[in-house]
Amino acid sequence: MTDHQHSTAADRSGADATAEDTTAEITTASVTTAEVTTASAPSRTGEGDGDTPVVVVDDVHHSFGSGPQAVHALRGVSFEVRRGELTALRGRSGSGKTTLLNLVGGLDTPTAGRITLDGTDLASLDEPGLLALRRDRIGFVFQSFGLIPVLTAAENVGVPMRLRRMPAKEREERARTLLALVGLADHAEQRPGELSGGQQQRVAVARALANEPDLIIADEPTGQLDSETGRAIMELLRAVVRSESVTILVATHDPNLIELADRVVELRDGRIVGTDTSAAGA
Ligand SMILES: Nc1ncnc2c1ncn2[C@@H]1O[C@H](COP(=O)(O)OP(=O)(O)OP(=O)(O)O)[C@@H](O)[C@H]1O
Repeated sequence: MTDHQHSTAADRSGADATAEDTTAEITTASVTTAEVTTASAPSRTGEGDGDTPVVVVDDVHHSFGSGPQAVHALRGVSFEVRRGELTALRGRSGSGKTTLLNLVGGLDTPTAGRITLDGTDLASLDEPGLLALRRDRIGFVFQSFGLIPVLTAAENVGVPMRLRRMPAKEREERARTLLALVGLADHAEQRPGELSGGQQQRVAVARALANEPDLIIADEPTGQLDSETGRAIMELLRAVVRSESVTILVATHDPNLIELADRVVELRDGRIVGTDTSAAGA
């Protein structure tokens, strides 16, 4: 993912920030609070039906720019993300993984085609509706962790719950429960700078789970970690799929991580060239 894309996704999700972005991030979060509390997420039409896919991507095209200079990042992509599964999106750099994740996460709008999340057509939502969807129904995990440096681990996990105006006591209890779930019970009061990369990504996973999302979207979550720590993060994601009944869509081009997925969708030059369900998690 390029830097310009990353900041766009970060600004719009309100979940990702680098050290330099802190002030902007907090400002974004404040603005977002005002905006999103006026909107409610659309109802979950598919919830409870184990056979209904959480995500349906139907003949999606996406281009950047127009005319002869246009970059056709996605060229007719169709696939489903099944409930309770860990789906890996695999492909070389530039194959369109981040573009696709941004569209599924409601961070960008496809040039053509349809994306539904739990039965809701994303095209039917206005900006407040998309904000509410991202706040209430999707958890985001980024390569760069995206924690707010001045907040403790527990406070970082609490951010999505604050945006939902969850009462402080309830929020703090849930943040501690989630930190324990990711193996960081003893690190709740530490700030990101006092944690290793792997621990920071665990905090980010706990934060992504905060609002009991239907879907977690993870873009190269192990990209900044050594292979052993990266593997541990993937195993954590694998574990929360089971224990929290969450669905995960993760982009990676790390072949070592693919084996933990239930389903692998292979993207090449903006097209799906294969879907494999023979991975170990299946
Ligand atoms: N904002 C943008 N403007 C113009 N072109 C873009 C933009 N974002 C992505 N692209 C182009 O779209 C194509 C797909 O990019 P994308 O970032 O989705 O690939 P990726 O598979 O996620 O790559 P990586 O693994 O390096 O993150 C690439 O050709 C890229 O250069």
